Amino acid sequence: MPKANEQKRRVVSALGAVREKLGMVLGAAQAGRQIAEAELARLQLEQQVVRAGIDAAAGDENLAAALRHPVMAGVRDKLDAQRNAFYADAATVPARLRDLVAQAASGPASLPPSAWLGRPGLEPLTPPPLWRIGSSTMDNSGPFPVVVPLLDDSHLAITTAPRTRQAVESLIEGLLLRVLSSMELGSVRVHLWDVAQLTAVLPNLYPLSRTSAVTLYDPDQLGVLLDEVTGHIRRIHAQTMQAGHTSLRGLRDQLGQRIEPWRVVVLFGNGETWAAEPLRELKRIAGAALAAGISLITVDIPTVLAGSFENIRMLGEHRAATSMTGPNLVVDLDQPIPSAEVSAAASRLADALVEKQGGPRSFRDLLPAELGQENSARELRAPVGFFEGDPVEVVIGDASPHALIGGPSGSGKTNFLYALLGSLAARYPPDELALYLLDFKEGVSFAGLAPGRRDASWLPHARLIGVNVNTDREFGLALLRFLADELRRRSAAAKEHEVTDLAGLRAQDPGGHWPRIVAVIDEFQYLFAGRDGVTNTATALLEDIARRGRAQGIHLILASQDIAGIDAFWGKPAVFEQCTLRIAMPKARRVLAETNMAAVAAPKWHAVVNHDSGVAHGNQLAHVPDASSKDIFSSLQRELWERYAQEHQRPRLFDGAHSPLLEHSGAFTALTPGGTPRALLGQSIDVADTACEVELTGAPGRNLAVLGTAIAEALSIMDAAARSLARQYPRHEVEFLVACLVDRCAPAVGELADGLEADGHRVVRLSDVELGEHMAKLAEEPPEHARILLLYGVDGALPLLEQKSPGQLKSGLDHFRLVLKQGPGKGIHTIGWWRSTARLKDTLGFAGTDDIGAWAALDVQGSELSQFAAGQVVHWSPRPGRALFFDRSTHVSPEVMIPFDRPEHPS
Ligand SMILES: Nc1ncnc2c1ncn2[C@@H]1O[C@H](COP(=O)(O)OP(=O)(O)OP(=O)(O)O)[C@@H](O)[C@H]1O
Repeated sequence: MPKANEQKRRVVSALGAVREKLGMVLGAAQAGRQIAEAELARLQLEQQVVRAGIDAAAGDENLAAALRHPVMAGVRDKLDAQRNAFYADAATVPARLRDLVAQAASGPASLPPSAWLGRPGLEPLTPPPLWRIGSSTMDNSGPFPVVVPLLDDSHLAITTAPRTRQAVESLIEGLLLRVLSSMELGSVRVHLWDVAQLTAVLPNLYPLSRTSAVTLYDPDQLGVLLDEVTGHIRRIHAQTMQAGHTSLRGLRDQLGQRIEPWRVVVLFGNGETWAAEPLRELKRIAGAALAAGISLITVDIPTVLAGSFENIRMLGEHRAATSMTGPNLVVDLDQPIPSAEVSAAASRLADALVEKQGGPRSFRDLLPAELGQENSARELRAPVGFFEGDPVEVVIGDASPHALIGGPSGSGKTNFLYALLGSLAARYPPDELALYLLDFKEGVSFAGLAPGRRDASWLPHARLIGVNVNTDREFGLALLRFLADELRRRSAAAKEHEVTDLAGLRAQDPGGHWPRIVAVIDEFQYLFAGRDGVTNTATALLEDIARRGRAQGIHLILASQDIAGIDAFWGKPAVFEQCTLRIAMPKARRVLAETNMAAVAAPKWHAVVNHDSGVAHGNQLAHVPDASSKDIFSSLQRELWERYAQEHQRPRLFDGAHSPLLEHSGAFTALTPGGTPRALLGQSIDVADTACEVELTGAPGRNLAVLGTAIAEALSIMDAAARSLARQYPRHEVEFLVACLVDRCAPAVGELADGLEADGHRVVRLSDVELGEHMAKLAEEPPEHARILLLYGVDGALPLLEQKSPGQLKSGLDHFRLVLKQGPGKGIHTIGWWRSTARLKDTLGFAGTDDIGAWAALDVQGSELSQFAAGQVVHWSPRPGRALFFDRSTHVSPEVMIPFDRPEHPS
């Protein structure tokens, strides 16, 4: 069986080879394992040695023996090498820290107090990021400074240990003094509250509490403090977000200007957790405060708060652990500055601050270095006063489109308006800002802004100035109508350019003229002074403008004596609510929110400026400089006038106390012969300078009746009609038939007739007896030329006119009626004055009311006028110097008119 043997041998050999291979593999695995086990043992030993410390390990018998074992050779050397490298590096840390701190926390932020104590800081914009509190040591490479971040960057939470309260106070005092001596005077405000201290928190800083730099709060004023801080955060947040920033620091960096101070709020607790409500508010504050430049320093408030916090845990009177240095290093706190020195330094800082803030600032301080540099596309922004030396601004824009100003008589409202208008006009050129100014008070508050007899200059931004409009509520209405029309015009333009607001419109239509419009209405409550159509229309228009004006750059500033003004808003909450900017003069009531008492406490010549609908957190107290005494505003006005008057029209002045002269009326001077004659009757109460006029066409009814017994006004209207018509006819082409049935008026009428004659017109003077006969001629004869009948007190002729001469079928009155009916078609127009509506009715007979197409009523009650106004209800309370004018061919309803001033000429 040689073959079988051979096979077996081969199998055995193969198995042998497999065994050999297996043995080799197993051997290698064994060796590898031994190596790994040795390495593990070395590492474990390393770990033990590191845990124990290299030097301590040398003294530990077991460890020392293990290290001597030949297998462990190298462990000791490796650890020694590592330790040396680490210490070589660590030795440079203190030096590096010292350099870093010297750079980042330069000056009073880190230098010893002797270098700066009592000296006010100078840095206006960029606070040091770190502030020194003490030092620490790692080894014998020397101590290094320990610093904490604060303003803009971090809050601080301090935890005391037994008997360390004094040390904590010193720590905070030192820190605050470093801040106050680094940052520009007045740029940091400190608020101090202590749960248990009634008298003084950080008493050494007390001297500063007479300035704005330090404010103290009683234990029970925690709510007040938290509300105040919340208010600052809200206001600053709104301001920064609007400018497209997330933090005050961002906005400040962009503007290169500080708009709000930094605030440090120090809260001393007692280790107990706060009640739920204040705690919630504190948590909210902690989360949002840093972005508003507000830092908290809490002491023994055990709750973990949001926001970036650094911790200082007191270990003893001079020692602490901090989150900056970690748990293993002990910080030696800087030597406290002796109380007397802190107190003296606080006094010196307070003195310097008071001196810097100086006495009251002047109107000039409100003005910019260079006039007219601002652009109003986004908003209007101007300082109106100062608080502790810092300017307080008013912003009129998206968030605060309209303003309500209130204060009792004499509290400085008018002065405030002057300060505001001056500050705005100095910043924005007239192409950026147009002013419409209306004062319902008796007096001349805005009159100085229009050209006057003594001063020819005017405020180039003013488009309209209305003074003494207290009885002319219609003028207020005219302004509101004008603004509503402008609103529509702007909306349409915005739509056309596919934009939604003024900024968009101006961007899309750079060539257009789209200034922001500010309409000031002083004593605006007069608009609502009656239960009548004016009030209803004014309310509707105001609501419309208040709601939609924001987007189109049309802003209202409504001023009033507080209560009266607010009461006027009853039933019109829309306007009130849109006035998010509230200005309360001292003692003003109800302008601010109900619980906001700031105005009660406001000193004289101050105003509480509030952009948050009067809620307390929006309060900004401002001293308003004198802007209204002689020469103050007018010197700015002159500068602006010299600069801009060339390219801008003078404002229209409407003075309710002075009726204009016919000769000064643009409508009168523009009249020339030719065209359809128009009789001017008086001045229209409108934003534009226009006259009330009646066109004397050939259509039926083109006659005018003046109604009432008020002689001066009646004479004025008749006079203006005659003289304006006379200007439109060439010589000899018109005949004036003049009859005066009122003896007292004879001189005036005679004078008019003489004047017409002197101008080359035909004049026929008729007595009452001749009137009837003449009417018959006019009624029956064909026309030769245009005729104007000027009949004064025509009702006085009625008895005579009614008489029929024997044998005649028609009376003078019948002929007169015919003249009224058919005259206009033949160029004969009657301008007659009836002293009562009943007499007019008698004159016209049953069917004749249509023959009087236009009338001007004086002391006649509205109810009597309906019959001549197509039966509509006529609201009219007669008042001196005014007439109600209605022309059926042009009016929907009657309008109030001012008869021209007709100076009495002594005859
Ligand atoms: N900030 C101020 N500094 C100095 N004087 C001021 C100041 N504000 C107002 N005055 C003066 O006080 C007086 C009254 O001020 P103002 O006319 O502004 O008050 P008002 O509230 O408008 O009163 P009224 O409603 O009766 O017109 C004026 O003589 C004015 O010059």
